[in-house]
Amino acid sequence: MNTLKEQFQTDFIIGAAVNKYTDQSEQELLKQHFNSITAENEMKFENLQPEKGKYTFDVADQFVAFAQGNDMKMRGHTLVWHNQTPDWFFLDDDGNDVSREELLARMKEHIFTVVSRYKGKIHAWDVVNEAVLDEGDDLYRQSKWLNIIGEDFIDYAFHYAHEADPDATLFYNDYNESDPVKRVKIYQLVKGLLDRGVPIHGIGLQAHWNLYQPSIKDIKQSIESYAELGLKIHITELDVSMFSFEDERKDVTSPTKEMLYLQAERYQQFFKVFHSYRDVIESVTFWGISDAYTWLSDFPVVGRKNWPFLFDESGNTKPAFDRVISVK
Ligand SMILES: Oc1ccccc1CN[C@@H]1C=C[C@@H](O)[C@H](O)[C@H]1O
Repeated sequence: MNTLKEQFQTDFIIGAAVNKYTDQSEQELLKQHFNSITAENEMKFENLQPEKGKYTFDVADQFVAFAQGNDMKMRGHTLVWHNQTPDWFFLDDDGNDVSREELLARMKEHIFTVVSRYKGKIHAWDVVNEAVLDEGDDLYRQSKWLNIIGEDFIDYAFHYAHEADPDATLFYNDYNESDPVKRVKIYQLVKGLLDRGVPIHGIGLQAHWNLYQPSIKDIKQSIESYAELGLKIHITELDVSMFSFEDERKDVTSPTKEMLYLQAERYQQFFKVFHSYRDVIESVTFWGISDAYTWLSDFPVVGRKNWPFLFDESGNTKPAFDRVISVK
């Protein structure tokens, strides 16, 4: 049987997110099927600099060493985001918002400290995550970054990351990336960055999809739209939830045969699309390894188990794996 990385070795890198729950058996799957990893949480701001000036790199270093020791690439996730960033970062000693200048200085110091540490070991960074507003006319999501620095916080983040590691490929990363309205906003944001000479090299499509949404048509149109900008495309956080986003049912305690069939159909369609756009898609990363652990078992419904991957809770292949492994 082919492995995932063998099946797609001439198409794109195949990655998976790892975290502190990734156990020995999942590490075996990782080595067998994947040639890239991303730290799901351990390289986020709150885990790297929980207190001002106090960096905690030990877990992130272990993941980097694992990638290095197993001939895997690594994606860095993520340098500037409105979530999982400690409150202290935006406040002065009196508990008031810091100035634009101070926040830019703190952003620069964090990015330089982190990116230069992993220079040559992390080939791609999600420099800014989820800055675009989903609904409404505004382009930017409200955040402390936006409110204190202004819209150019994104420009600065990319310039700092590029100065810290000129060889790293730098991405803007977002979810709902295939939604027709949000697609236009992401395109506008990235085009503006390019027009201002900002060193951005790629767009990350998180691809948190499900059995019903988004449509293949919308996925294709988004890939084509972003590709028009001449940038690399990474699928950065792929998972296929068994539930639509609005479905808050909690009565399903194991995947039904119909769910597994529909998921296999959807994964096969997705990888046929990825294969057909292999000239612009450089990397496809799942936001986990097997159904043993997924963030979706707590989002959007806390405590509601989900089964979004190609491998089941015991690490065995699912019908979706059998479909994906034969896509070419
Ligand atoms: O699908 C979404 C819907 C609403 C908000 C955020 C997201 C996705 N947001 C992602 C998910 C999990 C985190 O571990 C990632 O860092 C984040 O990029």
